[in-house]
Amino acid sequence: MNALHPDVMNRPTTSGRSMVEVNNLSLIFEANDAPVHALSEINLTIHKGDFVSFIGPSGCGKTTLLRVIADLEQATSGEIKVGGTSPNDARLNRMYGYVFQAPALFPWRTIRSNCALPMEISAQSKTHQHAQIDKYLQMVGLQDFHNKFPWQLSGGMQQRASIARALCLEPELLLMDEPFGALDEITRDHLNIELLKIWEATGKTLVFVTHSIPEAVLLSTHIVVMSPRPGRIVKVIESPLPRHKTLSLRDTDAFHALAAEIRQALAEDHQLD
Ligand SMILES: Nc1ncnc2c1ncn2[C@@H]1O[C@H](COP(=O)(O)OP(=O)(O)OP(=O)(O)O)[C@@H](O)[C@H]1O
Repeated sequence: MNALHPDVMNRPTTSGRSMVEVNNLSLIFEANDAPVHALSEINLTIHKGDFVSFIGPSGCGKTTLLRVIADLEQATSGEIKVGGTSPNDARLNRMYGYVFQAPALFPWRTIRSNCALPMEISAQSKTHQHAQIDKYLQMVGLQDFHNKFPWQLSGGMQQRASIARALCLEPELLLMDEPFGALDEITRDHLNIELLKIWEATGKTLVFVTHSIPEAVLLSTHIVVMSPRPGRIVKVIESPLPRHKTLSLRDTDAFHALAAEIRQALAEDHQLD
């Protein structure tokens, strides 16, 4: 039998298909000059195992919505459930992992030691920590770099390490805020495919913020198109593409058609064209 850590065993069971359920949610930031309607009347269901991307122009509330799911921001009104419970309980039960735009690794810790940190905080055994780190560094292809320091790795490798760190706690849900936004296109392509492999291998639910239409099309089962002032959802598009994807899919008519549908949804609302 698998020796599960008590933290994992005590998690509320996430029954049903829904991983994130948002109903009529609004969030207003009280700023000095005027309040900012960052999110307005958001309704969204994210099912277990889905790969959902938030896309939209700067300031439309993508990060804010991700942070509400993560319990890092509080809604002004409306309801949200994460894994059938409140975002606060989901956070306390370590139901999600969060990957930021910048890798946010401690420079004085090795890659292994950075990955260990969340497990040290939750007092997991050293044996368990090492097994998890080995498993996920292997999955992101960094097994030979575990004793390096972050500054000895490229930006893409650092981001892979931060993904491994997030996975070490075995979260059911992975929240990623433009994790590859700062990387060159070739590295981004490579990491997109790596992320798809991890998603397929682990069956986790992924919520991913991006500015890139091709990235959203390549990765997602569902694309949530958002619009600013106030931040709201314009359209949720279910991808007709297969769940198993390769880069060659980008040359297909189906890929271009989906990209055009997203572009149109963005343009209809903002007259970007
Ligand atoms: N802590 C805060 N206080 C006041 N306003 C905020 C705060 N955080 C975000 N905002 C505002 O809320 C709106 C949504 O911001 P958010 O960062 O969620 O947008 P975004 O779509 O993620 O943008 P980007 O693509 O540029 O990262 C913006 O107008 C932003 O200025």
